[in-house]
Amino acid sequence: MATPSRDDVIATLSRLSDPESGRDPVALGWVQGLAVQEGHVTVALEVPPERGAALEPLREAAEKAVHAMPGVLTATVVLTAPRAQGAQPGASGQPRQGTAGRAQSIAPPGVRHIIAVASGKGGVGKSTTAANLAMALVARGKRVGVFDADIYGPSMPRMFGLAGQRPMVADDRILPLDGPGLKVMSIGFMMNEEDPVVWRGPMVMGALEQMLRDVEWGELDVMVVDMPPGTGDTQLTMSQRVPLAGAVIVSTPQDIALLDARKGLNMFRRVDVPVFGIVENMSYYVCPNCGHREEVFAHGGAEAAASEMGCPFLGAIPLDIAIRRNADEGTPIVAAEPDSAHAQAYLAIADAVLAQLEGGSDAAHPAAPTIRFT
Ligand SMILES: Nc1ncnc2c1ncn2[C@@H]1O[C@H](COP(=O)(O)OP(=O)(O)OP(=O)(O)O)[C@@H](O)[C@H]1O
Repeated sequence: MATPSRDDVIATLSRLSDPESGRDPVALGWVQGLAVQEGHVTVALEVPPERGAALEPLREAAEKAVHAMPGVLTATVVLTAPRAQGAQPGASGQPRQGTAGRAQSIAPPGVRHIIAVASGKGGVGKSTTAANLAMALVARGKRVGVFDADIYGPSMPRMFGLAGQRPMVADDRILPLDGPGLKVMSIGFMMNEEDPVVWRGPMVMGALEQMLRDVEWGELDVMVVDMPPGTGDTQLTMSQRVPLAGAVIVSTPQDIALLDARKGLNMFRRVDVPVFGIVENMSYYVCPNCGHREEVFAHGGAEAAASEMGCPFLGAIPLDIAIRRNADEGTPIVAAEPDSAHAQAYLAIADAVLAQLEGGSDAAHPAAPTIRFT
């Protein structure tokens, strides 16, 4: 069945009405984000902040109406509001819990701990680290899910050999795909690699929220979230709305990347998410022929920066073609070469993360934040 067009969705939304004014949400200019991807529809309605809770029935009606359209597999409608001038979402002193109506849905039931793998800038190996950390947690006997939230460059389908696959939908629930011993869900499963989506802020959270809310994750000990790179609004909002137990920050040793890592660390601190530590990726190069170790960049910077910023240093991962090759071939090195020194390095990082997850019970089980208008 053909996927509906954006105009079809707009037409459906225009048949609804705001109970206060009697006008439809399209005429009111509330439709600020709309994505239609192979039957998966995400709509962001930007509404007056003070009416957030009162408009929950309209949100539900919109979701139901869109879902009932022929060709629609899943429908997610979220309410957002323009940020009040000067508002600092999640800045210290403000609670992570908020006021608007449906935040409980953002914490997938059955998932014990959610950890973010983040980086201040792109291309530092965040996704490679996330995939290997997830596999290391599997090796430690944990039930693990990987949630690829890197909407700008989702790479988990490729890293777990699942590129080109689509999730099944059963009873209105999206089933994550089975990777090697873990579950994988990625925005990349919903779009074509050659067909990049230009995301607007509200659409991002809508799509990510759908993956948290409508995916049948089942029981997980740990969900590893591959965050979008950077420290902009998307990352901030996400760190605020997803009940993260903590974050791992990936950096390369170069000064510039470390500066970015500091920004990442500060972002999580702003929203009261504990930082489990920094991983220095592409830290040094070992010649595969002679074993000579070469410090490609000024190695050690991340460790020094971590101690200066008062957060743990989780370990150094070398620049090695085997890490890249295994990731490209769809089996992270922890699974492909479990006895290698590199796999051991990722396992040590996983152990350090587990120690913090299981040690800090309060930090590891933060109250699920309620969605707040930002
Ligand atoms: N330690 C490593 N040794 C060799 N290659 C690596 C290593 N870490 C990552 N790579 C390679 O570097 C490239 C970028 O890695 P990756 O996609 O994990 O980075 P990222 O920070 O998630 O990037 P993006 O910002 O694009 O999402 C990939 O080709 C990956 O295979």
